[in-house]
Amino acid sequence: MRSAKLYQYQLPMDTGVILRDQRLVTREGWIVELCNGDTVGYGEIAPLPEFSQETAEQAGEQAQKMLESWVKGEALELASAFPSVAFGLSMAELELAGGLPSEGNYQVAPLCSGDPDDLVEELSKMPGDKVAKIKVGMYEAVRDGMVANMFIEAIPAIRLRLDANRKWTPLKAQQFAKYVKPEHRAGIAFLEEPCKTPEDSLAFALETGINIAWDETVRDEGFEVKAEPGVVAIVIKPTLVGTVQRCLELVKQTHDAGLTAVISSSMESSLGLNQLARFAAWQTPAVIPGLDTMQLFKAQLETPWPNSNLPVTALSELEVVWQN
Ligand SMILES: O=C(O)CCC(=O)c1ccccc1C(=O)O
Ligand SMILES: [Mg+2]
Repeated sequence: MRSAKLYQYQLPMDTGVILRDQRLVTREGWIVELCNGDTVGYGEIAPLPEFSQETAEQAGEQAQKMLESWVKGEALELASAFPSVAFGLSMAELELAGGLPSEGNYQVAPLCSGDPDDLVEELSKMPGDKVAKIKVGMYEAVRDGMVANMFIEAIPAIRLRLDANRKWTPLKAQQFAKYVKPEHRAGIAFLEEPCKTPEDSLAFALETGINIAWDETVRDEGFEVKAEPGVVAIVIKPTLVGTVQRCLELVKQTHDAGLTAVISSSMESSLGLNQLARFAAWQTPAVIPGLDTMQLFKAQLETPWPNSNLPVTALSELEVVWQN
């Protein structure tokens, strides 16, 4: 016997969370609950403003229609669904089928959003691999170069992940590279999407010896994973990619090409983030996922994130907008 519920959530964000050009004050999304007899599976559907094409409202309407068919015993038509809807529903089906292992990888690559000195201190206390992520491309490229250099000099074992989100022209990218001493460039595990076009990013990697990773490019029309000089990693943001099956396929293609797959957050609530940590432990066990986004919220949802002190809203406190 199938039944399902659709919950709506709104969670307050920390002040100063900026997505591209927009301040994100409240994170909005949906939680689907699929039941079959005594078993239950959850999924989160949360289009990310400025990144997803669909709005939360459109995603919610589509999810409800699909749930209506699902409870009648029909299969979910995930191929034609919005990526966020396809991800949330396929994750709920996977959990319902017992296919998502319970153990998660809760190690994170700390995101440096404030004072670099705070991060240096945090990293010096971090056991194991010292991986950190810094957003670049927001201020002067020269400053970004100096910050990267400073981190590598302060913590020689560091594996820095930098993310320029396609902000730089080739000239700006060169200005950045100039400030990272050649002997320090290996301390950069990868730099995500340095330039506005993939071609310019590839040329940058070849000219500078700085390894790059694809993130936005993974969602470009016609993208295929392939080994290319200078490319070492593929960032997978399931909420933006689509079905769990497509994510599994991307992970496999990435590994077959000899590259690193990094499961990363699209600012899901703690419920969705926990599922991503479980997906990462299962599919990319040797890699620290890019999930350090709980700190951007002011509240959690249902499943607490390890070591977070933020208050937790239970699912039972949310409005059920549809059930059957
Ligand atoms: O990848 C990570 O480590 C954290 C997630 C992250 O950076 C991110 C989260 C939401 C939207 C865009 C981005 C981004 O990669 O710029
Ligand atoms: Mg990125």
